[in-house]
Amino acid sequence: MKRVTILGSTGSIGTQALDVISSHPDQFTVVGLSANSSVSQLEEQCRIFTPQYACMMDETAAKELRTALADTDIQVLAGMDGLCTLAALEQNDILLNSVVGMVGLQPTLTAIAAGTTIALANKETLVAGGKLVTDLAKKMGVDILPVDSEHSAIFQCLQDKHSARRLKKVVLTASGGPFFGYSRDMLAQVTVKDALKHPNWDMGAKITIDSATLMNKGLELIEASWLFDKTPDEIDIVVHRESIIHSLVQFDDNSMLAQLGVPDMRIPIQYALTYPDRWPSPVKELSLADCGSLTFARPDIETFTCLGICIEAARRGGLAPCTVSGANEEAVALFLQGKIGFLQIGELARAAMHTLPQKDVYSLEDVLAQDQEARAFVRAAVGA
Ligand SMILES: NC(=O)C1=CN([C@@H]2O[C@H](COP(=O)(O)OP(=O)(O)OC[C@H]3O[C@@H](n4cnc5c(N)ncnc54)[C@H](OP(=O)(O)O)[C@@H]3O)[C@@H](O)[C@H]2O)C=CC1
Ligand SMILES: CC(=O)[C@@H](O)[C@H](O)COP(=O)(O)O
Ligand SMILES: [Mn+2]
Repeated sequence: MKRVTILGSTGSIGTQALDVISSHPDQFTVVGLSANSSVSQLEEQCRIFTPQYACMMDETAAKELRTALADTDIQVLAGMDGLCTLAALEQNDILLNSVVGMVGLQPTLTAIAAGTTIALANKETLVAGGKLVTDLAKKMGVDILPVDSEHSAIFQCLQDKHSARRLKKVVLTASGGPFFGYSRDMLAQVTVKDALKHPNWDMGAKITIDSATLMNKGLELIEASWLFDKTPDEIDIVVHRESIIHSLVQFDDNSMLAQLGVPDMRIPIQYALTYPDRWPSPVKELSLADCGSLTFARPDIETFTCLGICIEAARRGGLAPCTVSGANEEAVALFLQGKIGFLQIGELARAAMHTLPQKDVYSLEDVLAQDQEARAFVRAAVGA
């Protein structure tokens, strides 16, 4: 029986993880669940999965959940302290971190410090604080199991340890998002509703906007650089509209391996939860004959500037990726509120990286402070 805590259980990844767990009721038990403010959804999950602990990030929501679950033994915690308590529980065999945004960093570090294996969906954690996370994981001998589909694909391609020593490059596939082929003039006109229509994946709002700007692929390049110890020049991006090949690796002899499957996050989620084993899956089989053809193209980095911004941030290192990620989080929130246009997201992220002072070597406090600076920079730039 594997004991799992899920941070962000009410989101896209969290609910799919609970679906995976429901498919294997005899093999998993849920220790803790968390959400930001979705009280009734978390209450429902608690009644089905009966964890020992629940946590609401929002304090008022935590009070409401405590009242709602008063007839149960479930202990309801609140805020960042509550998230970190869940992350540090000694009952956890594995922590799935599927909260969205920089808020995931402290729970990730807390779980690693407690020696707990992490299934990591929260990519902002590695973008903002990659060195802190990977250094601590090495020191503690803790596995970080990637959940992001591209990184899970690469991880799956590296299971032959002899070949893994000869990894030359990783190749991230990108769907190209809903605006593939658009010009800058066309991008200037797109609406929030247009940007929320991902061609292949059903995901939370923030990552869906990131996919539309190609910021997601840039964040994934930085995430991959930490997970697989590669420089930005050793990471290629190829547009693959069908999202069937989830990513590839290239070895020293130029042989390449790829991982394929239907675009359904329950495959990488389950692989992280069952690693190194592979269990039967509720996900349907991939039929290559039904796919017909698979296509590949170079990303248009001139039009989709966010990808280039992340490559520059990765090359600069230090706090530059944290600055870009924090500025992007704030800009995406403003875009979703209708306060800025689509193209301003990249402009603000670039301006934050070029304007704010950076540090090459950083502590957790530096990362948290830089993230706040980047957000404040964006708000001030647009008068929000
Ligand atoms: N969705 C996907 O297919 C993929 C997602 N990822 C990554 O996984 C992470 C989660 O994405 P996704 O599931 O789409 O996101 P969602 O927005 O669907 O879900 C986010 C979850 O985090 C909770 N949450 C939101 N804000 C906070 C906060 N401030 N503090 C604590 N908890 C919070 C939400 O609670 P509430 O419901 O109360 O708001 C919800 O449970 C992201 O980092 C994303 O980039 C990576 C690959 C694929
Ligand atoms: C499912 C997943 O991992 C997402 O990060 C997905 O990759 C988004 O697709 P694109 O960023 O390639 O559009
Ligand atoms: Mn991805």
